Amino acid sequence: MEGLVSFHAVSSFTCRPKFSFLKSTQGTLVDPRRGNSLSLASSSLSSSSTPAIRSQQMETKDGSAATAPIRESESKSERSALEIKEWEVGMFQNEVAASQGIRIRRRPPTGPPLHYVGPFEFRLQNEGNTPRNILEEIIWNKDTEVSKLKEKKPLSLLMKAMENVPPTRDFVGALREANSRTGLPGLIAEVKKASPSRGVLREDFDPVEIARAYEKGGAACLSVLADEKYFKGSFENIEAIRNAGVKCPLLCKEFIIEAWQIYYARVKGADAILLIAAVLPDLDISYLTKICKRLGLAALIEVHDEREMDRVLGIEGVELIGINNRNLETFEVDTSNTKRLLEGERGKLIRERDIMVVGESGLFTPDDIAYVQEAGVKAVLVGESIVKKNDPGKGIAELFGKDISL
Ligand SMILES: O=C(O)c1ccccc1NCC(=O)[C@H](O)[C@H](O)COP(=O)(O)O
Repeated sequence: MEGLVSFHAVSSFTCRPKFSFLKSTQGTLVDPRRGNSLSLASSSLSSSSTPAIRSQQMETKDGSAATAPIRESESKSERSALEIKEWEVGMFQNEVAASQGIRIRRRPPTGPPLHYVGPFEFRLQNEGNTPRNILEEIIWNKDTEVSKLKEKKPLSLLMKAMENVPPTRDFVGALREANSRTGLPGLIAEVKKASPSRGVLREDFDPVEIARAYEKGGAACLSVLADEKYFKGSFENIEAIRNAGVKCPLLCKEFIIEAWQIYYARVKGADAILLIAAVLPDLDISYLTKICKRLGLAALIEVHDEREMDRVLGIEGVELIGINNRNLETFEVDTSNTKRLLEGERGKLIRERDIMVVGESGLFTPDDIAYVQEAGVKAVLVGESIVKKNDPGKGIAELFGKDISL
């Protein structure tokens, strides 16, 4: 079977790639126009510290795993030729993403190809290897981080570990239940120590204590930051909250770029994951959503503007959409974003399909909650305004203007 390499490298060039090729599972290159039925969960050149025979975990469209050995004896020139090919594949995939209005570029964990002059090797510092905004920087960092993590915990290990994890809890069901019980949007309360836009929000950060306070205060679900570098979160926080017996279903708040991360989130105890439309092409959203369904996880698909909303409404199987009031490239927050995206035909379609919409970011007061509820959301995702409170549970009552725990 033939397949797409699943990472999306980025281009520093503006021209079309000379080779519009994709790698097959055998490592040969195939013409993408012939259609593909398989996606690889890892790139073939992922780390500088490779073991003698590197076992590559690849994942088929049906979620099963395959393994292909990579020779360590690749010479430097073979290696750089492959890196260049990988770069070119990435350029092609970035063009596909750009055609869908995606501004966030991707690049392989190996970075742009090296240039050689005599005995010297160097990378050119240019527009193509400098992130244009914080979201792009996070994604580039994530590509490197995931490729290293995958080597430590290959998919086959995660699949084995999944045999012993408890079943997932119904994330969307919990939001619907809270909404009909209180008449207010169901709350996804965020366990977040820091963020790029706001810095450290809480020095005395105990994720389990905060999670318990949120649950006691009436949260329907929790969102737990997993990213370490930019949000001071971790997958271990998800695990600790789950193991502490917190009943609220858990959203793994991570920058998901490939299927391996979804398996990892499931093993760590998540019940839902986030997919950001500003980062993922339609085909990836569709594929990753299917993986979630297979694993019993909910997928919260986040949009920020009309174009992303229209793309997501065109994807089959979408049940949960988050409208982020925060522009993740500029950090600007505007709650009227939620209202704008739910007006007219879009709102009508969403109601007809019974898609649950979550209003995200910048919600601080009962008036803010009333405003997004009026716009049509049935759930809200709130971080800063409650996590900063001495008692985050009481913070929930202040946010809603009443005790919603009863
Ligand atoms: O918040 C950031 O600085 C940020 C930067 C880059 C990517 C994502 C980012 N935030 C994620 C979120 O949007 C929020 O954590 C979430 O919606 C809660 O927002 P808030 O209630 O305003 O804390």
